[in-house]
This record gives sequence, structure tokens and C-alpha cells, in this order.
Amino acid sequence: MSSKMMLMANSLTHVRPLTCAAAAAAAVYPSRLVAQPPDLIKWVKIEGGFVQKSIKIAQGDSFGLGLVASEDIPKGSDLIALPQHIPLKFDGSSSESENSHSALIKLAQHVPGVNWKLGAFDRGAVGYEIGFEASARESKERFVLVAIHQQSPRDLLSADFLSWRGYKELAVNKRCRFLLEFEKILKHELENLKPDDHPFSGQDVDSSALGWAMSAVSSRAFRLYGSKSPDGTRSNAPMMLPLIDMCNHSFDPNAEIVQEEANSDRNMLVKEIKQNDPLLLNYGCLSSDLFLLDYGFVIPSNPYDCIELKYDAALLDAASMAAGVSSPNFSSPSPWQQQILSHLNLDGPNSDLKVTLGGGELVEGRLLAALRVVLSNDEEAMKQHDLETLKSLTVEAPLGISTEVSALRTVVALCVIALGHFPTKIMEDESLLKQNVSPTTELALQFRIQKKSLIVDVMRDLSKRVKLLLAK
Ligand SMILES: C[S@@+](CC[C@H](N)C(=O)[O-])C[C@H]1O[C@@H](n2cnc3c(N)ncnc32)[C@H](O)[C@@H]1O
Repeated sequence: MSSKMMLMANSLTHVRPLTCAAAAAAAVYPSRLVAQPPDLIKWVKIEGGFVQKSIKIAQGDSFGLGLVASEDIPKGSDLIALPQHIPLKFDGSSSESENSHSALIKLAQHVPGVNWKLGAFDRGAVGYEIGFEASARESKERFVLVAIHQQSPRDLLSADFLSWRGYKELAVNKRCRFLLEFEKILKHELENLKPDDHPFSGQDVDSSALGWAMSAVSSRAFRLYGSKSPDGTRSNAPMMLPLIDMCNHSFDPNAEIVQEEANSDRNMLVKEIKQNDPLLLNYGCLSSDLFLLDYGFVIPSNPYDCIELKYDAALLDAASMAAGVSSPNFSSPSPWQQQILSHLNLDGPNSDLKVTLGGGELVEGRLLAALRVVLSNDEEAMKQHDLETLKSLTVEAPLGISTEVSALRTVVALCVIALGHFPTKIMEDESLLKQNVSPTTELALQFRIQKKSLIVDVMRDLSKRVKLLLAK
């Protein structure tokens, strides 16, 4: 496997190799690095990997440590190649017989897909990256949770991602619930193990420690192809790529990861990188929720952000009436409307009622089609269109201008209702941001501002469309 890099990035003003950066980092991240952090680049080379000679680890202005080019790197150069044994991955099918290892595999089987990043990883390189000593590398595949039990690990990355406390404050209930559940499973699975078989040397692991581990891993993990199964297919596998994961994120990256089929190692190739440019990867076209949860930062004006709403008939009736529709019938759709709602998976026993605003689609197609259909009385007009047409905002007013205006105004009213659920206004958040708030509060405020701005943008766009329709 290789990783390809593409160019363009801003210059960093400070460029220091890791050893020098350690002191600087210590000032910014007081507890993150141990006094004499091992040289990660040297380690990758000793392990048989390749690192382009101009690549250095340096302290950036705002995103912590990162990779920087100390001189121009020509287009097409390989940047980093990791030999196959370096990426930290877990596929659950290891034939490892060591008991403490099998206990971990068993535990990992309780981790659902959504929490895939809490998988098992070799602790060696994780240890290297966050400053553990070399002995950590001797272990075989390990749950990254073991990192919890190394020296003072909980503080090591604390400035790097949203703290577990932050998770609680922001009420990210799903993950909290999972971690609390997993804590119970873990205690149950490990209670009768002999000390030698215990994966965490007999130490207690609570949900707070699990939260730390999840944050530590999720901010540095990638989803790539796993190993080939006998039938030749390849599943996705979560992996940690030491050194490559020192790249910070940009939606306009100058680097990308490419997996080479042939030898399963990883490179980073560049088109062209100028001296002092940071090497930037796109972590993914993710919503603010995922950036915040998995990486602990918020991107202002994130074009991939969206808000989630529940398709709720009573709420839609209320929104529609607020939008001036006299008697909306979301709560009592006629049979033909109900049939379409079930085709849209918004009605029926296994329906998926989560709909979104913003992101790629301004109004999620399913919601738009439902609004158009329920707000229309014209079954014949509806029959002239297929579902895809009804779901598309680029198809203008397929069921007539009056239905379209009602549908779009209903979404605007939904936005007003959604905004009303926030305890503050954008301006209040902005002035709070100017006060001396904690990093976690700052993140929460940025997140809230981003969400509210998104709703306001959707409202503006839809109101403009309504005006244009009315002008016709
Ligand atoms: C994979 S690590 C990158 C290396 C990291 N900066 C370090 O010091 O080790 C991901 C973390 O870098 C930081 N980061 C990366 N890109 C960022 C961005 N565009 N804005 C803010 N923080 C960013 C976040 O703390 C994130 O959790």
C-alpha cells in the first residue's frame, strides 16, 4: 500500500525537528511529551520504512505538531513508506494463542461498527508517538486500551483532543452510553482471569479510561483496506499509521494516502510541496459532529456539516401551520401519500426517521419528497414523477409552485424551531468566545456557532428560492 500526496498548503512560521520541538511542545502541551521523546522518524527508518529526507516533525502555530517540508519536494516523490508490520491494525481473526491476547480479541468482538476505532492495536508505535519508551514495542497486537496503563498516559494527549469530560459536557449520549455499557462487559469478561492472562495486568478499567482510549485512537486512526480474504475480497480495516498520522487536516490537502495492492505497505507521494509547507491530509468529508468527536476540533464553515432532525408528523404539522399552510396533514396522510412515505422509509415499522438539513443536499431528498407529497392534493400530478424527481431540489416545483412554496416555507419554519432549541443566539456565543473560556468550552461554542450558522444559511437559501418562485 502506498499513500499519495498532493500539494498546496500554507507556510508554517516555526519549523523545528521533533527533538527541538519537544521543548516548544512542552510549553504549549505541558503534559503531552515525555522529557526525551524518541525520534519517530528514526524509528520508522530502523523498522525498514522510508521517510523522505526533507520531512520533519515540527510544532505548528495552531494544530499542535505536524509534518513539514524543510525544502521543496518535487511532484511525484514518495514521502513516507511504512513496512507492513508497522501499521497498527486489528482484524479479530488473529491466531495468536497468548491468553491475554485472546481476552482482548473477545472484548473487541463487543465493539460495534460505529465504535470501530476502539479496536485493537499494537501499542508499540502508539507508545512511540506519544512518548512511551521503546519497551512498549515488544508487545504483540494489543488493545490500545493498554496505553491507559502505561506511565501517566491520560495526560499525554490531553491537549490533542476533546477530553472525556468534554464528551460528557457536550452530552454525546450515544458514545457515553456505549462506553458505560462496555465498561460493564469488560468487568464481566475480565473478572475471573488469572493475573497472567489479564490484558491490563489486573488493573481496573473504567468508562473514563475507555473514553480516553477512544479519543486517543480516534484522533489518529484511518479506515483503509484490510488483508485479503481467501475469496480475494478485501474488507475495510481501521488502522493507525505512525508518522503518517502526524499530518494535520485540510479540505484542500497536499497529501493523500494510497494503498498499493502489491506489497501492502504505505507511501505518501507528493505532487509538489514547497519549503516550509505543512503536509496536510484530508481526514474525510465529515460533519462537524465527527470532527469534534473523533478529532477534537471544529472547522468553521464546514461545507460537509449538516443538522439532523427527526421526521415527526406533529412537528411538521406545527411547522407547516407556522409557515401559513392552513390544514397540513402530516399526522393523517391519505393512503397514496402514506404509500410514498413508506417508499421513502419515513413510515412503517422499520422506518428511518432521521433526516438532515445542510451538507451536500440542502434539504435531504427524502424529507423534501415527503413535504412535496404531503402538502400536495394532486395524486395525478404526483404519478407523473418518479421518487428521484420528487427528492431533487434541482427539479423545480414538480408538484406545482404553490406546493413547492409551502414545502420550502415549512423547512424554513422547521429551521426557526430548531434555532429556538438553542439556549443562546450566535452573537451571544461570539461574545462568550471572546472571554477567557476553557478550551473545551471554546470548542463547544465553536460547534454551536457552526450549527446555528448552518441553519441560518439553509433558511437564507430556501427563502431566496421561495422569493424566486413567487416572482414567477
Ligand atoms: C492525526 S493527529 C495530527 C497530529 C497532531 N497535530 C499532533 O500534534 O500529534 C490529529 C490531531 O491534530 C489536530 N488537528 C489536525 N488538523 C487540524 C485542523 N485542521 N484544525 C485543528 N486541529 C487539527 C487535532 O488535535 C487532531 O485531533
